[in-house]
Amino acid sequence: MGTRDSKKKPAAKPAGKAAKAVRPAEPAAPVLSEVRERIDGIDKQIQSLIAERARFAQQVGRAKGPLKAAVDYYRPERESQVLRKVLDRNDGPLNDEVLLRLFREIMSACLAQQEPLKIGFLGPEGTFSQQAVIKHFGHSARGLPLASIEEVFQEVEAGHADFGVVPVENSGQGTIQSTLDMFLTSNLKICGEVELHVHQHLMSRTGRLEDIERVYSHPMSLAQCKAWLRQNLPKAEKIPVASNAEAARRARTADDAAAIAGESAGHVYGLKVVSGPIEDRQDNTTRFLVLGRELFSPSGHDRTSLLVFVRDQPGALYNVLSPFAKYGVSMNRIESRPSHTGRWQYAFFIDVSGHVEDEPVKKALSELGDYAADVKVLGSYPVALL
Ligand SMILES: O=C(O)C(=O)C[C@]1(C(=O)O)C=C[C@@H](O)C=C1
Repeated sequence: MGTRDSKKKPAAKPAGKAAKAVRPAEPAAPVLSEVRERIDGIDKQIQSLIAERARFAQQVGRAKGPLKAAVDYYRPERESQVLRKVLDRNDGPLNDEVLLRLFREIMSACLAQQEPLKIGFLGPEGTFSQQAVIKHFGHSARGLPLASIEEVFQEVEAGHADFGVVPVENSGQGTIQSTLDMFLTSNLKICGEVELHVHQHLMSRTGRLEDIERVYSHPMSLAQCKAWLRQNLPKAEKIPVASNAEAARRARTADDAAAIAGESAGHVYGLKVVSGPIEDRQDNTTRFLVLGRELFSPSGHDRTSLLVFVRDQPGALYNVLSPFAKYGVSMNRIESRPSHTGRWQYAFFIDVSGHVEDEPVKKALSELGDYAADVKVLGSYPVALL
């Protein structure tokens, strides 16, 4: 018995030479029930392969020896290698971002078989930091919303969280100095980075632009939407708050208030979208760092973050930079900050390509030690994939 969709006849084949002039016939429409049968078969295979993978991941866990907690099983360098292979193999039709998300979730679930990872982030629920946590660790990790970036550092240091995720720079607004400055005193290590496309939405209880007299948001988000706000809400009061999710929480309390935040914060606090995305730059991206308590092995595509305290002498910066040039290590970023060790003393935050265990980086660092007052390796970690 055919269904409505299964009755379609295959198109007639063109015959002989005369057929060359004829436009090629459309391929016959597939028979729905047959295609669904194929999909059922494939789903069955995928399911048993995922189960098989999960069993092998358990074996990997056993091969690592009797470890105490999930954090001991986590291997960011291996995860990055697995995901790179997924991207290299991708011939479509699904795009890289989608495939990455799917495989990330599979790995996240495999790891959570031991015990879910606990990840501290700048809360409350619905912040971009939470989105970064999910992008990097998947939904099987347990997020711990915390009140401030300082608290994220503290909770990881104290071992209450396995890892922390903190924003460090935005493509349009630059560095988040308060995050960088935490490394001046903290001994935590950077063990990953996440890049997140940030889409801002104006949201309110009524969903009507004409009702809005106050707009709450994180100062960085207000800055990212400055031109839009000038054009569309020139008279509204702009009120900076600690996070976008906090803005959404406040906007929930009055009809004349609105928040600029990610859509997920709007969902958490039951707001309607007035307009979005409203960021002034379409490529608005925030980079987050993953904080942990130890360094991990090289993945093959790594970045190293350094904190270099310089001596106050002529050519100090030149001396700091030259070992990297000498050993062909490319520098991705350099930023100077007051070092908090004395008045007018500076420290340089430097990102270079490669891992501290890679020979060129190792050589450059040993030479740098001769010129710098102190060098702190903040971390070597896989470069963000997408
Ligand atoms: O290969 C490992 O070390 C594993 O534990 C397996 C696996 C995976 O699912 O592929 C899971 C968790 C780790 O963070 C890395 C990879």
